[in-house]
Amino acid sequence: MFLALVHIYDNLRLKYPSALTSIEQIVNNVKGKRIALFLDYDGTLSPIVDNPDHAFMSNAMRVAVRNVAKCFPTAIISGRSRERVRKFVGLKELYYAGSHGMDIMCPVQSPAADHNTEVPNYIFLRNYVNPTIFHIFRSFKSYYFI
Ligand SMILES: O=P(O)(O)OC[C@H]1O[C@H](O[C@H]2O[C@H](CO)[C@@H](O)[C@H](O)[C@H]2O)[C@H](O)[C@@H](O)[C@@H]1O
Repeated sequence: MFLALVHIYDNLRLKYPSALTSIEQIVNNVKGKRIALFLDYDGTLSPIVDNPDHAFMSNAMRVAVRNVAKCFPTAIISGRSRERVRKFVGLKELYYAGSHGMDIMCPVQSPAADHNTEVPNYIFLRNYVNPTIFHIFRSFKSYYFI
């Protein structure tokens, strides 16, 4: 079992090499393109710990995220509630998507010069997905959820 997992991991690393060893290739690929950064929270910005309420990110990580957000629009996407993950990260200049992207919030003030103030996904969620989910739940009124 362990060897099989190691094999799967090695294959994944071949298919998706570390960004740190591919910087030159990344720089070439993004020439002439706008960059946006999407980051996960648990296990990416914070370590995985037993108690989810104790999954704090370090200050060094917070400074790194703040600095990168000065250059590119930066978003945190999490399975957690948006408010919860925003509290953990504590940076006003980011986009936050909680509940696996169902709840999106724009930064109060965008620090990167070329930030696009309009978030089409947000508008899509507000105008289409939310009413659709509401409609689906209404039609399930007589069902029990377990
Ligand atoms: O999308 P993410 O930001 O990665 O959130 C996914 C889940 O993260 C949290 O659970 C995970 O991290 C916990 C703290 O380190 C750990 O105890 C747990 O085993 C992990 O699954 C969070 O508690 C969940 O609500 C998120 O869905």
